[in-house]
Amino acid sequence: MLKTGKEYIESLRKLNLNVYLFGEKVESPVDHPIIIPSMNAVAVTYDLALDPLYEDLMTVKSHLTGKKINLFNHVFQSKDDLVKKVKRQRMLGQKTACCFQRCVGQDSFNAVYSTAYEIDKKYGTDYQERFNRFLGYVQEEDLVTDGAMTDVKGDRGLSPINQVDPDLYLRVVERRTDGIIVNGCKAHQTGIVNSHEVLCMPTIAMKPEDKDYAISFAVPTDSPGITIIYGRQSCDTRKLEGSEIDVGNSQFGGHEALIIFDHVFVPNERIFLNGETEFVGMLVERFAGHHRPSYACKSGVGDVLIGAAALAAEYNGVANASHIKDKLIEMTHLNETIYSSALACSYEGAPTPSGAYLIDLLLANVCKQNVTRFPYEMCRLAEDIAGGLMVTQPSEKDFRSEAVGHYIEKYLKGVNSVPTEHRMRIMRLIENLTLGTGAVGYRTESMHGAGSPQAQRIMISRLGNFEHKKEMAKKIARI
Ligand SMILES: Cc1cc2nc3c(=O)[nH]c(=O)nc-3n(C[C@H](O)[C@H](O)[C@H](O)COP(=O)(O)OP(=O)(O)OC[C@H]3O[C@@H](n4cnc5c(N)ncnc54)[C@H](O)[C@@H]3O)c2cc1C
Repeated sequence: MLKTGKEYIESLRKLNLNVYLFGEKVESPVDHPIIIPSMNAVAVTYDLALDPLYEDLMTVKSHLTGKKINLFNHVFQSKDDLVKKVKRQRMLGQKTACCFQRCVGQDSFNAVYSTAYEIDKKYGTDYQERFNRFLGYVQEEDLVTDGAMTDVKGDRGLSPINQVDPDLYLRVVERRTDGIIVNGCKAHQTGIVNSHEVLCMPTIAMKPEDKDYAISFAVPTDSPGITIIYGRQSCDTRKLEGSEIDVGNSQFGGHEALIIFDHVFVPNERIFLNGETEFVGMLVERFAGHHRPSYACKSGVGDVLIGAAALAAEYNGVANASHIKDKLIEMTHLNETIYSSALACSYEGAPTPSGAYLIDLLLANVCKQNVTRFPYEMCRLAEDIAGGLMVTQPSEKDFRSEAVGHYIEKYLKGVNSVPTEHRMRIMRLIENLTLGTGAVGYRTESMHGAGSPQAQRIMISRLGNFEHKKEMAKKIARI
């Protein structure tokens, strides 16, 4: 059953999450002003699934049950599904101008589903059947699942078993007949406080001796032993000040957090990989492959940034200057290049042995490599166009004050036909996306989310097929 955004929020209220923020336990995360905008962004993914205008982009028929489900909870069955995901990502980026937090879960579903099939084929295990039961439940209840891959990793130069503290990669600490007990911590977890379930996966390829670290499972986010420590974002406490203008994007935002597993019990039916180290590389590669074009969302956010920069130019009275027009063209070129590569890897997708579709890995890595660069250049151009006011303008409280508000109204006016307040709002939106809470999603997530730039370069080097290209050159040169 598809839920409304309101029903989704009510379902979160029923969770018994153990969340900490500013050193204190958050008794009701759904009512916390710093958390609310991120929850609103997820709620949009529910409401639009029920909106006739968007249902085609937001919903699909489950291949497990034949019922209509949210596309976020789907395992891709065709190239069309992959393409639809990219279009959905852009549309949601445009509507929220932030990270709406659900694609990591979807990309995890797809990686675990197709890998479980291949482990079962080799070892006669029943991981895919277990996973299908879990996914069927998520689809039926219309739940949000956090995709948890990134371990805290300690010393990056050491493998999991060689770390001084063995818990720096999530691991099995006890094996029981009915399940396992796990310890560890996943970092940077997008939307974890807005999620009902967490689906864990290993973060790097593993050797046979790393058996206890080769584990994938799903548990409810309020399972005993789980602690969530909410991540700070640049300018986050502005949300506590009660100002709409100063936060830049008052309705929506993203969040990330640390999730700590302290002797968490995982029942057998929720385990989807358990010690089969040779399949970890496949799982990680497929997750990263699916997740990299998910950054098509940044082209949606980029649309909002381009719009804001164009408005800033208009409000400043420079919209007709040729260098401004050229900068907006450049921003559009960069933005559409991100979108094109996300679409391209989806159109070039192919079925895995499980029947689920996987994007073209080379093009997906090219897409994410673009994402690690282009939003930065787009921010630079937007800041150029906006002018210095985006970082120096007084607060909304000053603007509303009797003593000095009239000075701000008078002196921060740009073109006469545009109210000063509109100009101030656009400046704050640009600040939000380039330096404020929005920059977490638009900039640093673009850099590191789905793997840092070098991870894509390694894949591009593996998949670039240089030998084949040399052969082509030799043929033309008649060597
Ligand atoms: C906003 C945001 C949201 C995210 N959301 C999620 C999420 O929902 N789920 C999830 O699982 N993850 C998430 N991530 C995590 C993301 O996948 C990681 O940030 C990324 O994989 C990089 O890991 P790291 O942050 O630990 O950086 P590091 O691994 O510390 O990387 C820092 C630098 O060191 C280099 N480096 C690292 N190890 C080595 C090595 N062995 N040899 C040489 N160079 C090395 C890297 O290339 C990089 O340049 C998110 C990240 C961000 C920033």
